[in-house]
Amino acid sequence: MSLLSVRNVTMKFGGLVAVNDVSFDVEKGEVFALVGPNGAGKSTVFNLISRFYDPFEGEIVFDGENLLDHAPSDIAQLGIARTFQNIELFENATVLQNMLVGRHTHRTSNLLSELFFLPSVRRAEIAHRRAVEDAIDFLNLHAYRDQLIAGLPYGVRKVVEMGRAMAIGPKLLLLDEPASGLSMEETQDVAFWVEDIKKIRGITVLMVEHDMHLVASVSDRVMALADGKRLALGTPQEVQNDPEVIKAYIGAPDDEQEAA
Ligand SMILES: Nc1ncnc2c1ncn2[C@@H]1O[C@H](COP(=O)(O)OP(=O)(O)OP(=O)(O)O)[C@@H](O)[C@H]1O
Repeated sequence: MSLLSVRNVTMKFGGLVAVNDVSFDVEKGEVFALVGPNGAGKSTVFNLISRFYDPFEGEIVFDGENLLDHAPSDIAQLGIARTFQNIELFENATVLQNMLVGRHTHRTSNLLSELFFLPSVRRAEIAHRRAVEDAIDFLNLHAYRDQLIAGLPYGVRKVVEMGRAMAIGPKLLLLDEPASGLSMEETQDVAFWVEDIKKIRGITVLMVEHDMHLVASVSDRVMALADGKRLALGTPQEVQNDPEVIKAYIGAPDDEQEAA
């Protein structure tokens, strides 16, 4: 059984069909990339999986659960964590505090037990700390642990966001443009992290990314979208060489355009 199964999903904003009858499966342990020109529908697919939107039609099954039966607040508990295209961290909190906030999506205690700091609450706090320290270790963020986000370079913030998502302990990590705004060197680092996340942690990764070098170097499979429709799905090489994909990126050859 696939870890994630997106079946015939359609999303409309008024008259605009942002995602048009799209289906794909993500297998356990793979890195799966969504690519396509601006406005292709990639972020909308992410937002559907994160339950920010209800699809107009279709089904999304994650780890045997019908995601559409769940509220957005259940997503982390089910095992899905995500990063955002425009980093969403608390500027005036430290790296550690930001990562702990991410962990608290796992909070199961009630206000009363927290007020009295009962043993169950204490145990949960220890587990949160451990998971966060583990993510800090894994992503080599020690040097920034107690620094405020506001003072950190953009590239480090991107890694912190990844760490916050990882600390949740997800089965599926959704990375929204992990290389956007990064230098070539920083993008190379992202490639290493993504590979380690997959190989060492065994976390399945679904990412939206424009940088085709990064996509080709880390992805097992790629799906290309254009105008909300699925154009191609296969290995990075298969998708890059697909005539429909080439056409969507660089436009139809002159003669076809003239004939159209
Ligand atoms: N909340 C919204 N309300 C109205 N239209 C939207 C909304 N979100 C997306 N769209 C439209 O849906 C289409 C797909 O947008 P989407 O952001 O999913 O594309 P994308 O492939 O992620 O693009 P980019 O690479 O530029 O981020 C676009 O035409 C966009 O303008």
